[in-house]
Amino acid sequence: MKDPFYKSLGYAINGIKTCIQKERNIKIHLFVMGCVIVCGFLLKISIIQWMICLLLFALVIGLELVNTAIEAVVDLCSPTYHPLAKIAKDTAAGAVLVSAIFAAIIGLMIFVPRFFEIVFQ
Ligand SMILES: Nc1ncnc2c1ncn2[C@@H]1O[C@H](COP(=O)(O)OP(=O)(O)OP(=O)(O)O)[C@@H](O)[C@H]1O
Repeated sequence: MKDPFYKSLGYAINGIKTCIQKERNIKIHLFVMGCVIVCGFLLKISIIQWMICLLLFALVIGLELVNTAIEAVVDLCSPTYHPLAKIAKDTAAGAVLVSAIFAAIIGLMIFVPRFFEIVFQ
């Protein structure tokens, strides 16, 4: 029989906790997210800009979780070197990198003009 909803939720939360404990990169993402939230309040960004930031947090952190899952499956299936394991790990890491680069660019597009708007108003 399928687990009740609260148990599935518990497994998912456990996965997030494990990733935070195990992976350095997600700690960096969470730190950056905290900085963005503080800047968002200081610079009083609009509701649409908050929504864009929240979507980007979800995208980058979600992909980091998927990357960790892929790493675990690869380590399980291919503990020794294999070119396909390398492709799986490198492309999963690449997905996180692409999302983080675009999130940083969008973040700058939101925060830099807002900063100058406040400074020179
Ligand atoms: N079984 C394997 N076969 C081939 N290449 C591998 C294998 N395991 C790791 N690699 C290579 O080593 C790199 C680092 O792998 P590792 O498992 O250490 O990931 P990681 O550096 O811990 O990733 P992250 O920093 O995101 O946690 C991979 O991106 C891949 O290029």
